Amino acid sequence: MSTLLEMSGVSVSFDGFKAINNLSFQIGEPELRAIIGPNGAGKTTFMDIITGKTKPDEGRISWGDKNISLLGMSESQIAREGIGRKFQKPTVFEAQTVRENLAMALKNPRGPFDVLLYKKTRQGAERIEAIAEQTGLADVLTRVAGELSHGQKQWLEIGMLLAQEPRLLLVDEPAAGMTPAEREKTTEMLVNAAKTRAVVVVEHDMEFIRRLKCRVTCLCEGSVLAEGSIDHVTSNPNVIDVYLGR
Ligand SMILES: Nc1ncnc2c1ncn2[C@@H]1O[C@H](COP(=O)(O)OP(=O)(O)OP(=O)(O)O)[C@@H](O)[C@H]1O
Repeated sequence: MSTLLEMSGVSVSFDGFKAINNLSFQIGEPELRAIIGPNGAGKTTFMDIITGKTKPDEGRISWGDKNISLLGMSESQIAREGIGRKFQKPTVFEAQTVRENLAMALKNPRGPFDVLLYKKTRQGAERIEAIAEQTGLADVLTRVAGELSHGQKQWLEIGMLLAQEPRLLLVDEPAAGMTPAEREKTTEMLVNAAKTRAVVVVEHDMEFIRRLKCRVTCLCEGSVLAEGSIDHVTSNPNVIDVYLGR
């Protein structure tokens, strides 16, 4: 596993308040990583920094095999580098079918003029089928997205992100509002997605985190409080104090 993204000494302040404080973080490729931490720990800001939405005041972020810096890049350049983000609320095209949603998201292999053609090719159709299979949507490809359950919409959005073949996928609270069965399927989906790429999951549901069977990073006051296996992190007295409770 080689390092895909490395953040070092990153800080960001909002009106004098340090939301991220000298944060260092590394993720490999492939790797699945869970991020936990109390409200206000800096989890959202951490993702905003990676995607270029928030620019840090200090620190470095290097990316990929050539260790290029993400700091001078715009949000769209960072997305083109292969960093995808799933927000908590699904944002699928409700009036389009599942197939159409996935087709729109398919990575354009050449230039903007080839994209329409590509979608109609057999290769494109096969990719859509494969992603639908991977995200448990194979039986609902012809359904209008607006009719899907909350869980299915979340999976469709994960599928749309996978269609863009990200090297790093950031996922914010995927289990929120899901039924236990949907949560289990989501776990499986993220574990599979992380076999070929880096996936960062921010989640409060500790049962969900435990099932991911991955390295866990606990953030607190904008820094890493503890990192390691779920058992290592959840037995750390500081993590118990600030997050898990006694
Ligand atoms: N744009 C902003 N302006 C001012 N303060 C901000 C801004 N964004 C975040 N903060 C503050 O920075 C801190 C970290 O916030 P952040 O949303 O990253 O935490 P979080 O770990 O994602 O919390 P939660 O679990 O509640 O989503 C909080 O105290 C928050 O109020």
